[in-house]
Amino acid sequence: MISRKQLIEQIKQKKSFLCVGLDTDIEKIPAFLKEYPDPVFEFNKRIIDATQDLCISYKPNAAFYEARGIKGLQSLIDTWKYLPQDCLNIIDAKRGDIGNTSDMYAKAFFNEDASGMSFDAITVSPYMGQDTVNSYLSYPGKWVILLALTSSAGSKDFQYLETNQGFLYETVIQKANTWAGADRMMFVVGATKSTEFTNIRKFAPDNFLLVPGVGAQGGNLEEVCRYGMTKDCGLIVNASRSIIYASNGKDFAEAAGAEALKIQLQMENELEKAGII
Ligand SMILES: O=C(O)c1cc(=O)[nH]c(=O)n1[C@@H]1O[C@H](COP(=O)(O)O)[C@@H](O)[C@H]1O
Repeated sequence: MISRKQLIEQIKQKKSFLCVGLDTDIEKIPAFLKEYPDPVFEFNKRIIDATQDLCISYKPNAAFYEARGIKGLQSLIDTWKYLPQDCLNIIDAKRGDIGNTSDMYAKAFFNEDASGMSFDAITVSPYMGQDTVNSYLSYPGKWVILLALTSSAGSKDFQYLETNQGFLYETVIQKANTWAGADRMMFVVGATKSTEFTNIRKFAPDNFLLVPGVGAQGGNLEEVCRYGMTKDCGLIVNASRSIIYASNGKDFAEAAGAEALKIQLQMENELEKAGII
């Protein structure tokens, strides 16, 4: 379990607010790993070893594991067990359903006795409302990371619809901030939407934002920091493909470490500029 205070301490200590996304596709990992009993776990293990001093969070994306059935679930459980406990470990599941179903999703990802996994945080869709988010909040100390303004091109389809209280994504943030404090609630905001961060901070001055979309999706880290950083940093920036697939050869873990280091150094510079470290 990682509290807000511990998260901020980690950021200052590691001079990083990087989240490494474990979107591990068995079709994309180096061929030599196929000799191992669980190639996906072996890949993740080496990526974690190479990056753990450079990041403060990991985010396995559930889809990549679920797509492989029972074997994938085992890789996810083994990966969770291997994740450094001082990192904020996020399951990117993007769940959302009525209460009794959400109770089961929460059990699947938060209750180690039931499922073999207990992540610190889960990504959740806000579409079905408060009663569908409460299941996750009922686990003391666990974080909900609610989709607000996503990096996808399709974010314009619903998230920018006008409501009485502004854009739908603004309403989502305002309302969800009445459900839990900034010590339990984060929002997803895509790095591709960097110019929106000033506006988002009006509604979410203290919340940490999970920011995917740098690297493969072309988001700009410097702009994200310029408009979105708070006195506590307030940002967890995710990169998946650009780090984990930096090389497809024997040196893949080394290459991932080098890519993570590049981002960490940029982050260190931003934290210094903001006077946080
Ligand atoms: O919730 C997310 O993590 C997420 C939200 C969003 O708006 N955009 C987005 O790309 N993501 C996730 O962030 C990761 C981005 O991966 P890369 O584009 O490879 O760095 C993927 O796991 C996506 O599912």
